[in-house]
Amino acid sequence: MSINVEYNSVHSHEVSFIDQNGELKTTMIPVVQELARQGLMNDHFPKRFIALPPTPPGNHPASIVNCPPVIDIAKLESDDATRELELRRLAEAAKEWGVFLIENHGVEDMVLDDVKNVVKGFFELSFEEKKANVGSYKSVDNMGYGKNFVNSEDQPLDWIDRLTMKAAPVDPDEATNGLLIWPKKPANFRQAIEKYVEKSRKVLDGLLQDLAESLLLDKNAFLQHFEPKQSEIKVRVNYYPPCPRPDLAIGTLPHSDASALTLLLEFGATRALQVQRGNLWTTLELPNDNSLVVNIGDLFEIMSNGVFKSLWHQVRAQADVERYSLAYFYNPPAKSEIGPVVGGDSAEETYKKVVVEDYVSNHYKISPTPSKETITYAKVI
Ligand SMILES: O=C(O)CCC(=O)C(=O)O
Ligand SMILES: [Fe+2]
Repeated sequence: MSINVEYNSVHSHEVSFIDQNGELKTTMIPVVQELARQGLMNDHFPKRFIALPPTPPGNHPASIVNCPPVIDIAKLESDDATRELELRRLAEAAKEWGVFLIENHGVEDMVLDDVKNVVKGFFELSFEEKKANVGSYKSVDNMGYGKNFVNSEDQPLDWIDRLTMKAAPVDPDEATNGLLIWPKKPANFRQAIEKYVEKSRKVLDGLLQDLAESLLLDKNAFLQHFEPKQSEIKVRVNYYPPCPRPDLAIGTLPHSDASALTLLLEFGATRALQVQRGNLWTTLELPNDNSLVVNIGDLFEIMSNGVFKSLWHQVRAQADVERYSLAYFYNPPAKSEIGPVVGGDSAEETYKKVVVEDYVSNHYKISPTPSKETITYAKVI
């Protein structure tokens, strides 16, 4: 079998990056959804998408399937001993796993269903329609349609098509600032996602308070850095088409999120998201379609002085099923400076203060990295 035969020319995304010599480079990345649509032959799998070493048949690398801890938001909102117990479970989940599910979160099924429908609707459009219906950011890295993580021409590419938008803060001059990224089709795309963002923001704010209390800090120790009008919410919608070679390609390359907290909704194929625990990948098994996943990002690792570690995670490509996800990244204001929150049982300072937008832009600039390296930018050496 040859894996070196290149694909026929297909639609491409143009992606710019700064290479190791500091030079601005542009590369064309085939649109994965279009490759999948063309029905690529198994033995013509494009070289640039080979991310995994070939494994001999029957010799699959070890991985465990498990459901992460489930945190009951209703219990956290009660005011009796149930809350104390759930707070301890929350602290343990955030420390031991860096990821947990939330139930009884109060975001109605209807709101989630609307989000799923508009995301599916967007990816069902032809490539030309997608391009014609999304705007472009003039200067912001990794925002927009098809802006993948690229820092060199010879790195493996992930088997994904994605669209990233800024949901907050709302810029009153967004039209003149070139921020009109929201697709015009499906017609209710922005409305459905903004509704979801508004509802789930309350849940995340509550969790920021609970996480502080679980460390015996003042309940606003983290939340006070999330000024309501200036805090940033970025929404990334991901589409993973079926992949002819899931043994060679990867849906999303391993990474940690730059965010403080990430809220993730997946639909379509399950058992694709993997998180690193010890030296092994654990495949997350989510009990139902409307579970929401929360994971710790780099900025929260810094704020918690490493008590909570950001999650190293990846998404496996699937052979016959498509998968969608919506990742919602919650950050303090771009221009603000954050650092370890002192007090409670935080260890001595090992992280320094960083300006949020500088941290995030460095994260994007050096990603993808083979191991968790973006956080070293904030480490006291
Ligand atoms: O699709 C997923 O489950 C995860 C996506 C993800 O990790 C990301 O967009 O940062
Ligand atoms: Fe992620």
